[in-house]
Amino acid sequence: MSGPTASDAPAGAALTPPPEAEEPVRHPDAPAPGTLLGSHYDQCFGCGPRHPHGLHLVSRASDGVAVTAELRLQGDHQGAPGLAHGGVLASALDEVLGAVNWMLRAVAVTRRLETDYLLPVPVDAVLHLSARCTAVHRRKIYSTAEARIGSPQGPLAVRADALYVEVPMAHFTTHGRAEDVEAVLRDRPGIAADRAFEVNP
Ligand SMILES: CCCCCCCCCC(=O)SCCNC(=O)CCNC(=O)[C@H](O)C(C)(C)COP(=O)(O)OP(=O)(O)OC[C@H]1O[C@@H](n2cnc3c(N)ncnc32)[C@H](O)[C@@H]1OP(=O)(O)O
Repeated sequence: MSGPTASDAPAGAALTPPPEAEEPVRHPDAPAPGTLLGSHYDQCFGCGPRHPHGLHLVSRASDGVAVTAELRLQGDHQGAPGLAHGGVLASALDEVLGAVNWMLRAVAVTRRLETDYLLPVPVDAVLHLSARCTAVHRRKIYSTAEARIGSPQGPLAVRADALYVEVPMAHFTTHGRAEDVEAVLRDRPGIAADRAFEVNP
């Protein structure tokens, strides 16, 4: 798999949509605002209900090309004593940013994720996450997200900007560990191999 070199995609530019990028358009079949989105994979660290140590995030469709979710932080999420680990917070934001792609009905993976940590987050906090798509250019999906402490209007603790790239289902079946790919195909008999990972809201 070849991709752009560092000189092709300077750090700041990668998250700035080109002038010819378009406004995102909510897919006509996107789940109605308020609908809870199902997990795309039950072992996903971000949203999988069967992941023993995962974040168990449940994203909810918003108006437009956007979602929200809540993350109840726990002791297992510590970095510094009593404070959430930055990687855990980035994972949560990556999950809701990824869920936004389903409002476009696009299957896409994270190409770049940039996080700004503005406030320390205690591990007994509930983080209110929101993410929305800002632009689309061919296979590239540009999005932004926030995490606020305690309520959707609470103090802004973390924000993120991201670039996702749309991929074919073969991305997962080709690159995924064979035993996990086979397990998904076994668990969903009758679903064609290239559909077996589809998000199922
Ligand atoms: C079923 C649903 C599943 C949903 C899962 C969501 C899980 C949560 C989100 C994740 O955690 S995903 C996991 C973490 N991410 C990855 O593992 C992705 C690893 N990276 C890759 O596999 C490849 O780099 C990638 C597929 C993203 C791109 O490879 P390609 O070979 O397809 O890229 P290509 O070189 O064709 O570039 C595609 C487009 O992106 C552009 N591009 C790529 N990197 C860029 C960059 N850094 N800046 C700007 N543009 C960039 C590139 O110029 C091009 O634009 P155009 O289509 O307009 O020509």
